Amino acid sequence: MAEFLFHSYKRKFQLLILFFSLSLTITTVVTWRESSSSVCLVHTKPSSPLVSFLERVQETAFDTLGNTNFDAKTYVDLALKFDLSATEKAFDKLARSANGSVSVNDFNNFIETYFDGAGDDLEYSIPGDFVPEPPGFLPKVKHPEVRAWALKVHSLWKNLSRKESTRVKTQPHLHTLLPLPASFIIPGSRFREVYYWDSYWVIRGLLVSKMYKTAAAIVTNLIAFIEEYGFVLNGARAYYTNRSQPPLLSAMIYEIYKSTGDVKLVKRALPALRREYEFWNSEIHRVTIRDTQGCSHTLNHYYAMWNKPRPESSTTDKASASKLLNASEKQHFYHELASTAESGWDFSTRWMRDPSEFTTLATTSIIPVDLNAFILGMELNIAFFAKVTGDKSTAERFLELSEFRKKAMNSVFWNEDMKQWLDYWLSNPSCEGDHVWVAQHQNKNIFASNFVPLWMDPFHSDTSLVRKVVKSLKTCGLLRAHGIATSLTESGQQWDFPNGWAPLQHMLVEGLVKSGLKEARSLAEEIAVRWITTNYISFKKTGVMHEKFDVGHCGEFGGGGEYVPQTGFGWSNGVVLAFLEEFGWPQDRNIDC
Ligand SMILES: OC[C@H]1O[C@H](O[C@H]2O[C@H](CO)[C@@H](O)[C@H](O)[C@H]2O)[C@H](O)[C@@H](O)[C@@H]1O
Repeated sequence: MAEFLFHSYKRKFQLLILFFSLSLTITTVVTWRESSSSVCLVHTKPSSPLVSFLERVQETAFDTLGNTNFDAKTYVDLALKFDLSATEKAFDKLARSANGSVSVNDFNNFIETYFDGAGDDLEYSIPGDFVPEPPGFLPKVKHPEVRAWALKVHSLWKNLSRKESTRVKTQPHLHTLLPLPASFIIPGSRFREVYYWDSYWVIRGLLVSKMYKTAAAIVTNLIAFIEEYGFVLNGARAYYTNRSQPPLLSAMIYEIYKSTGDVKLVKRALPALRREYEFWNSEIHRVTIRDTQGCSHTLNHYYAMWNKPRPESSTTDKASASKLLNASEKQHFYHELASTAESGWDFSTRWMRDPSEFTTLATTSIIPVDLNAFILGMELNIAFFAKVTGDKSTAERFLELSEFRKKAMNSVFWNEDMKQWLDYWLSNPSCEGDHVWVAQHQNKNIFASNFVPLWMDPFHSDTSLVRKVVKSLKTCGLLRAHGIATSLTESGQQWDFPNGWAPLQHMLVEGLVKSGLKEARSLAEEIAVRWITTNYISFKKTGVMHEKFDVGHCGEFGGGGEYVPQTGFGWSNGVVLAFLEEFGWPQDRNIDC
C-alpha cells in the first residue's frame, strides 16, 4: 500500500514537474535519483547518436590499445568521413575477442578508413589584428629578457587561433565540433575547441595584445551558444551541451567595452546575458536558504543535466564508478562528476564528502562561494550595460538583485573567525526544498575560492573588510613561494595542492589591486611577481606555456588529475600578459628562482 501511494504520488509529481520543465528555456528529460535517504529529480539532456557511437569507439580503443598514452577525449573528437550508419556498420563488423578488443591492426585500419583525425576539422587562422609588436605594448616592462619573453607569449595567440573547416557548417552531423559563427582562441593541446571560462583570461591577454577584434569574435561565439542552447556551453562540442562553466561572459563583455567603448556589442549582448541569467536562476541551479534571523536567501549551485559517464572521459568515469554497487548510485555519481566539470574545478577535494574517496563527490549539495561571486558580477554588469543602453528599469532591477545577493553571501558564506567566505554544504540534498543555515555546514577547509568575492566591487570597495581578508590570505597557508595554491590538501586531483592555476592567481590579485589599499596592492604585486617568475622559468626550460603550475617549486608545471599536463596555454598566457600590464617589470629586477 505504502509503495503504491509512493508511486502514485511520484507519478503525479512527475507530471507536474514535466509541465514546469516545458516552461524552462532548456529542454530536459526529468528522471528520478533515488538513494537510501532521498528521492531527487534529475533533469537530463538526451545524448546525441554520434557522441554515443564515438563512446563505443573510445571503449574499444581502450580495450584494444590499453591505458598507456590513452586519452579518451581523442575518440569523441574524431570526425566521420562517411555518415554514421555506414561507419557503425563497419564498426559492428570488426572481429572481437571475448573482452571486446579487436586486433590493433584492424582497429587502426578502421580508424584510418572511417575518420579524420581529432582536430582535423579545425584550421589555423592567423588573427587579422595580430602584429608582432603592437604599438603601446606593455610600456612598463623595461627588463629586456622579460620583454622578449612577453612578446613570445603574445605571439602564441597565432598558435592558438582556430577557425572551423567549412565541413563543420555544411555537414554538422559528421562532427562533434559545434558550428560557430567566428574564429576563436583555444586553450591548447587536447583542448582544441573554445572553452567558456578559459575565454575570460584569454580575452584579458588579447586586450593587452590590442587584439580587440579577436576578443570580440570569441564573445560572438559564446553569445551564439546562448541563442541556440539558452546558456554558454562548457565548450564547443556536442558532448558539452549538458552543462555550462563558471559564468563570466558578462565580465568578458565588460572588459572589451572598457577597452573599446563598443556600445553595439553591449546592445547585442544584453538580451543574451539576460537569458543566461535566467538559466543560472532556473530551478536546477537555484537554492533557497533561511538564515539565523529567519531571512530567506536565494543562491546558486552547479548542476549538470547529465547522469551518465562524461563522453570525453567515459572509460575513466566507468572505472571510477565500478566500486559503486547499483545503477542508481552510479547515475548519481555520474551526475556529480558532470556537475563538478561545470564548476571548472574538475576535480578537487572541495567537492568530496570524504576527501579520500572520489565517489563521494557531492557538488550539487554545495553552494559555492565563487559561483555566487560570478553571478553577483553578472548582476552588476547587466545593470551597467542596461544603463549604457538607456534601460533604466533593468538597471535598477539588477542592482537590486545584486544587493540581495551581497546580503545572502554575507549571511551564508562569510566567516568572521576565519575572515574568509566559505562554501556551504546543504544539510540534505539540494532537491529537497528550502534549507536552514547552520554554522557547522560552512566548509572550514581552505581553498583559493574562499577569497574570490574580493574580485567583486561590493567587497573590494569595503576597506575594513579588505584589511581582514588580506591578513587571512597572508596567513592561511595558500600563499606559497611561487603563487597561491588551490587548496591545502594534496589529493592527486588537479584542483588541489600543490597546483596553482592562472585564473585563481588573477582573480585574487586583481581583487587586491582594485581595493586601492597600499598593503593589498603590495601583496598583489608579490603574488604576481612569484607567478610570473615561475611561468618564465618553466618556459625557459620547456619552451612552452603550461596549463597549471606547482606553486612549491620554481619553474615546475603542475600535475595530477585525469589527463596529462597540457601546454599552450590560453589562460596562463592571458594572465602573464595582464600581470605584466598591471605591474610592469623594472630593468633592475632579476627574474630567477
Ligand atoms: O576532459 C576532462 C575535462 O577537461 C576540461 O576541464 C579542464 O580543462 C578546461 C580547459 O582548460 C578548464 O576549463 C577546466 O577548468 C579544467 O578542469 C573540461 O572543461 C571538462 O568539462 C572535462 O570533463
